[in-house]
This record gives sequence, C-alpha cells and structure tokens, in this order.
Amino acid sequence: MQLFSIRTRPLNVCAPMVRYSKLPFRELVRRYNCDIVYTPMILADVFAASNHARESEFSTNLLDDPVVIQFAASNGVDLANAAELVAPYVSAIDINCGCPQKWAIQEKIGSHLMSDPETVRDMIRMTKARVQVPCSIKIRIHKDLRETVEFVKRALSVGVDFITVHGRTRRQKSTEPVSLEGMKLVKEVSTVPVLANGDVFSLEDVNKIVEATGVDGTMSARGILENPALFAGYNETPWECIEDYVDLALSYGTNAFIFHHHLMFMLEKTMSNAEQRTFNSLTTVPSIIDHLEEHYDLNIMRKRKERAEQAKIRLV
Ligand SMILES: Cc1cc2nc3c(=O)[nH]c(=O)nc-3n(C[C@H](O)[C@H](O)[C@H](O)COP(=O)(O)O)c2cc1C
Repeated sequence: MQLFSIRTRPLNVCAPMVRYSKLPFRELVRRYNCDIVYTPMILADVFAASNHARESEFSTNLLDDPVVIQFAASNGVDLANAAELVAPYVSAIDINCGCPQKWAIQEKIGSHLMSDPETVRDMIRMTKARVQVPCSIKIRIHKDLRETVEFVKRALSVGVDFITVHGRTRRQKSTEPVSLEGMKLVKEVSTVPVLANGDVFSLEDVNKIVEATGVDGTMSARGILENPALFAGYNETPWECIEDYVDLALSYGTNAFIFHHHLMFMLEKTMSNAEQRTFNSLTTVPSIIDHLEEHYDLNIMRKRKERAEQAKIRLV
C-alpha cells in the first residue's frame, strides 16, 4: 500500500498467470522495472486443505517482495482459511473475479463472482477480519457499466484495499479491445488505488491507458510473457533478459514444459517458422540449453560470473 502512496509514476504490475507467474519469472520481471508481481491463481480450498498443494503452488523468498497472492474461492471461509496460512509471506491477498473458464463458473469462482457481489463482499469482510494484510479484487467489467459501479461500491463498503480492472466483460475474448471507459469509471468511483489490465504490450500502451483513465498503474499478462522487459522500455525481449530467465529457471529448478513455454513466448517473434518447428521438438531442459548454446550464443557460465561480480560490487 505504501508503494501506491509514494509513487511518482504509474506502477508497473505483472499479472497473475496460471503456470507462468511463478517465483523465477517474478524475480525476472522485477529486474526489468516491475513494481508488483502476482502469483498464479491458486484454489483457496485446496491450498488450505493440502500441504502438498501449498508446497507445489506457492514458494517465495526475501527477494519476492512485493508479491500479491491470488486466490480463487467461492466463499469467505475458504478464502480466509487460505489467507491466514499465507499472510506472513505476502504483501496482499487478491480475489480472482475474472476467470472466464467454464469449469470455474461451474465451481462458482472466477468471473461467476461478477454476478454475485454479496459473496465477494463477504469474502473481503471475512478475510480482513482474520488477517492484517491488504485484500484486493481483480474484476472484469459488466456489459452494463452501472452494474460494475454497484459491484465496486459494495467492495469499497467493506474496505477492499485496491482494485484491478480488466477492461473486458466475461464473455469478451482477448482479441477484442479493452474498454477504457469501463476502466476510467472504476477509477472515478473508487476511493482506493486502481490498476488497469488489458492490452499492455509497451510503455506507449501504459501511457495511453493512464492518460485516458487516470489509474494508478497498469498490469500486463500476454505482453510481459512475450517481453518480460517491457516495463523497462524495451519493445522486444533483449537477449540479456532471456539469459537471465534461463539462469533463474535453472537456479530455482523448473519443469521442461514451463521452461519451453516461457522461452517460446520470448523468442517467438524472432524465430522463423522452421526455427519454431525445431524448437518445438525439444522436450527436455538439457536439449533446450544445448540448442540455445548452439544457435543463440547462450553462455550460462558467463552469465553466472557476471552476476557474481555484480553481487561482489553490491557487497563492497
Ligand atoms: C497464460 C495466462 C494465464 C492467466 N492466468 C490468470 C490467473 O491465474 N488469474 C487471473 O486473474 N488472470 C489470469 N489470466 C488473465 C490475465 O491476468 C489478464 O487479465 C488477461 O490476460 C488480460 O491482460 P493482457 O491483455 O495483458 O493479456 C491469465 C492470462 C494468461 C495469458
């Protein structure tokens, strides 16, 4: 919350992304000017019930700060139980009110909640009664924006601490443009900080959205997956950033599937179709590393030496 009050520019935020916004990626985007980073959506009831889920779904460290953990829940008890377990390790608890997938709506989580503001109000109230950390919501807009205003007002009435608005309705596809009008309205009726989400692929997009809506910051998902350095002003992923990612993923440990996906997102624009086909045939971490060393001048040992030198300079 302090970041919101002392900010001298709009805050740069990395979106919650299932599978992807995990610890190594969070550390990566922070190196490139990201102020706040979200975990992927985690099911609150499973998280509270299972030690295995807690270990596999959430890991953190002292560098992972500020971090917002995002839960999907259908009721206040599940959310507050999960929040209580994780509160000492996070900067805020976020409620996912935007996931449009069919299974989520059937479970009465995600974007289903956009039609159930009373339950969202209960969730915020119960969570805030049990933990001291801020509680936020990530919402979509309604077709009728008056409903969105009502939704936001109810959340504000129980002390929601900040709001992220993805400027699309739950039925809109990500290829459709975001509603700047919807984002602006949420900002206008809110007495707490508001982040705008949707179609942030460059700093020009950030400026355009902030200028049009007056929000306190912007959040990127697809854009930052493709180019984790976008908030640092790069229009394409710099090679340095790809090396950083490889180094972080290897240091923390990764599975080949996620490792491959991240690199594919980052390299997609620079690869020819033939290169993409070759890259897609790689299924293990060593084969991916070999490929990058052979074709892209990846040099992990050089990278590690550079980082060790930088750490020494910081110590001195
Ligand atoms: C791979 C991927 C995973 C996502 N996972 C989540 C999630 O866990 N929680 C959530 O609230 N939104 C999730 N989203 C939605 C994004 O956070 C964001 O709201 C949406 O993609 C619009 O932003 P963009 O235009 O910057 O992509 C995900 C999006 C993508 C592309």
